[in-house]
Amino acid sequence: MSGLLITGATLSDGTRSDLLIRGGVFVDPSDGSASDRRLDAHGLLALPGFVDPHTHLREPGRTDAETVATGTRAAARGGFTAVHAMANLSPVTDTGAAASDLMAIAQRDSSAEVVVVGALTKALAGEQLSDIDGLHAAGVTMFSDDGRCVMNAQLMREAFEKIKAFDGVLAQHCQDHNLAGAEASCHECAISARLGLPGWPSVAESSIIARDIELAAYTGARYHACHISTAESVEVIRWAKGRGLPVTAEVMPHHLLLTTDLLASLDTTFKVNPPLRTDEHVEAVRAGLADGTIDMVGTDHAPHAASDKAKPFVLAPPGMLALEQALAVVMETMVIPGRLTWEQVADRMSYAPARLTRLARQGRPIAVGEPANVVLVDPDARAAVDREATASKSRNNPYHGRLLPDPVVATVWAGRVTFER
Ligand SMILES: NC(=O)N[C@@H](CC(=O)O)C(=O)O
Ligand SMILES: [Zn+2]
Ligand SMILES: [Zn+2]
Repeated sequence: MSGLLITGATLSDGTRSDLLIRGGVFVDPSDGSASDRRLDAHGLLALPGFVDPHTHLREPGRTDAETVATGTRAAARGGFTAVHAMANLSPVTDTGAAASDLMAIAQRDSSAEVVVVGALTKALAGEQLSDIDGLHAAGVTMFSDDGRCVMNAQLMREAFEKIKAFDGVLAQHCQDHNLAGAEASCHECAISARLGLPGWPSVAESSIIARDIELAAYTGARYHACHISTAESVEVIRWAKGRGLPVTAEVMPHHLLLTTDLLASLDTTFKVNPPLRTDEHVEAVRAGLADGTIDMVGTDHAPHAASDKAKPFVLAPPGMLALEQALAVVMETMVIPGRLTWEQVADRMSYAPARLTRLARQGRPIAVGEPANVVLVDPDARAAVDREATASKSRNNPYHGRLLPDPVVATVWAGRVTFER
């Protein structure tokens, strides 16, 4: 059987190694033969394939904005070998049948493993629990109404109790809908006041996380705080971890780099939920990611059609592309300033998110016998981001024109090259 021989790669611990892949796993590199395909990785780092805990693929429902095929190709271009597909699709992934349909699409047409996330409530309406048992029977272990917060604490309690029985995890879009109204468009601060945009106050996020932590403590079930973006949220998560609770959190690249002042142009590309915040919040989430209070990086890759983003600011849908520049932003904000080592990048972008849903074939070290998921990284390349150079169907890229690292050279998922520059 011919395989793939990656020569001269440097691993995250700094050691140099050839990697031989056969049948989707790493095998002893000294067994290479002339028929193996060769990939020269001298000067490149080899990291375990990234796992995105939070992706919006838009299929079924809005295949004009993204599909499983295009979204996972964007994932591969970003070094990801698995994505968790959020349930805010049309139809919503709130039944076992809907989950199975999405899994079948991914089986046909995917450049990365697609882990299906089930809705927590029917139609994301926040009123009745979804068919959690049916979803679980279809293989779903993570539940979220992402896009909307589950405001009803009693429903949350029932959901926690149900998912605890099978070691599931409940992922919350943490945002009090009463504190942050339907038209919220900007972090509540001097800039939102000046622009006349309805605000998303930071307390709308941290207060929900605090409530949910109490419910997780009371029920003993696993809780994951999606896209945390404020200093107060980091403090609340730190407090939960100090209590030894089964609580995890993620931060998105845009909350590590971008700030509210970008909204002065009223360019809807920069409208996202939760919103871009101010410098002190950015510093707090960077510090939280560095010290492990925030367990992982997610992307919240949220493609939107140009016609939707062309609406007036308050009416335009929130969300930005994120998969392809995720590592670039983590490097710019965390690795280059010396706040994360490459080993910690492997943890925050691969091991930790794979543990969230107990993935067997992701988030594993690069070693003989392990599944061959690997991303080859050039730590020195830089380039201006071009929103047209994308696998996504959408163009709402907030980094367009910005000079950033350009690290991903190749991605291998289960032994198959899914991206090569
Ligand atoms: N993040 C966003 O601004 N938008 C997401 C929904 C979400 O993650 O809450 C989307 O689906 O477009
Ligand atoms: Zn969300
Ligand atoms: Zn989301």
